[in-house]
Amino acid sequence: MTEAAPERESTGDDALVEVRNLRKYYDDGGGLLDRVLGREATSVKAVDGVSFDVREGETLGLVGESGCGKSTTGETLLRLREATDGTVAFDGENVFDLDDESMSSFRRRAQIVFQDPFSSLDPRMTVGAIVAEGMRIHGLPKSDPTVATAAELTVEDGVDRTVEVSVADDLDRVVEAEEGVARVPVSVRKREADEEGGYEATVDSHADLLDATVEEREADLHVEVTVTGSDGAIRKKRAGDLLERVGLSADQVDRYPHEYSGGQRQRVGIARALALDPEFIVLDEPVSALDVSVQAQVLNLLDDLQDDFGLTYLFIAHDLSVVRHICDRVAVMYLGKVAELGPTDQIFENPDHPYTEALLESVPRAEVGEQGRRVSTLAGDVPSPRNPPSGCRFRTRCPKVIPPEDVEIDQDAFREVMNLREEVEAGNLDPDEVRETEPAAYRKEAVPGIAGENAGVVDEALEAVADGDFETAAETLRDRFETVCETTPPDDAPDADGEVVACHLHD
Ligand SMILES: Nc1ncnc2c1ncn2[C@@H]1O[C@H](COP(=O)(O)OP(=O)(O)OP(=O)(O)O)[C@@H](O)[C@H]1O
Repeated sequence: MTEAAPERESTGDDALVEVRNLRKYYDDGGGLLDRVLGREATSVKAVDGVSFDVREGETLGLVGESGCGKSTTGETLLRLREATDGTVAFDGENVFDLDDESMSSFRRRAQIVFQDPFSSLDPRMTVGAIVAEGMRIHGLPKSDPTVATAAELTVEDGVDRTVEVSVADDLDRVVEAEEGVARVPVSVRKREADEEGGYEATVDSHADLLDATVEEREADLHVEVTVTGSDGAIRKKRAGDLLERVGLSADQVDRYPHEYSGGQRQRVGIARALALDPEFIVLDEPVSALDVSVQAQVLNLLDDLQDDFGLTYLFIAHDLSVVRHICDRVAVMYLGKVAELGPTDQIFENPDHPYTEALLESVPRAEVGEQGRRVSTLAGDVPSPRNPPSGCRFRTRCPKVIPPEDVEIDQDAFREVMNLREEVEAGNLDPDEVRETEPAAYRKEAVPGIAGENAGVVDEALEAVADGDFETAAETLRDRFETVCETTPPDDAPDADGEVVACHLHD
């Protein structure tokens, strides 16, 4: 196991979700190269010790390049994947240590909306069934619908009346009652054919859910109106209500996902997440698969729903421009770790971590005045999460990697030296090429910005490369150019304000 962030207390009483040192390693039998070389399999360190809170009622953004572990973090903290290490507390209770009953409650209270609205909805189920499925699994509604309502009134034979029906709390949405009372028209008719002079009653409103029974009591009639819809009918009605709430039509509960556009399907996915009245929703790239024109509508819907239902969101996105307008705070992830976490404005206007700066630089600017600006994209590829760099994970790409105190060197040149060191340590240079070019000439090409003693050390290392001795070359370079960024992991535990800047420049 790698470096562990020190345990810290919660960053405030208002934390709904507290993630501490969360790790998720995938032991998938190793990569292709491991197998070809017969090497021992190394696990993918998808999430490698992350700590943050999601505060009640806020939207916390989780951003970073593809593969940095955002989805794995979201899925592991919901216990959809088994964590390798760490804890997650939801409303004060450790999610990884819940008994069956508490787990069932957690499954209701914490939901997820997936990125791809095409693959996340079962094509064989109607949208009504998709939205209602969670209710069915959790045995909702809990109340017995046949005893949920009762109304008494005295009616005369053949008179149409409206009765007031009191409705149990959890059924009020079903019959659209106000303050638990629904007004339901009832028609009562004398059944002429009935030898016993019985009565029949029909209920006009919500006929699929309500029924009336009529019995004779002395000279009057006693009408009892009850909700008799099956649980399934009630769930279907609620599914219809939820579809309306997310901007679709309740009449469409019997349609199938393929009849909808991407944006509409994502609305179905959102309705499904809402069906169990959750408090917390992980939104995993909820608009990334949608047309730009539709993205804003879905983001606005999510915003409205948050206000209406008092929801807390963890909003996962690789696109920084999306999180800016919806998030209160943003956590920036890199290679399984949190690099920076802070209020959204601070992250966007005054980022402290070189990775955050680089990410922001690589966002295309919409503003006309900024369109001609040179966009400096992040140099190099993200290293493999099977074997992440020691110390600070971003050091292999960081434009601000810190030179040793006793070495005088220009920042850009130090970056070039570090790139050369990577190549030497990986054995990627061709000794023949270095020999033929001659080490000093090779150095001038690879690291043009150095001179004097620094140049002498690099030449010496390249001479060892020319002899095929990569080990000596690597050692020579390390002796002179070893940086704190590679020897010491930066502190990535949230501070008292819940903020993180995991960078030695910030120490
Ligand atoms: N089931 C799995 N088995 C092995 N490795 C996995 C598995 N799922 C994800 N990974 C790896 O874990 C790392 C993190 O993946 P994850 O999907 O969490 O990242 P992400 O930031 O959400 O990226 P994206 O935006 O592309 O989904 C990646 O290297 C990925 O290849």
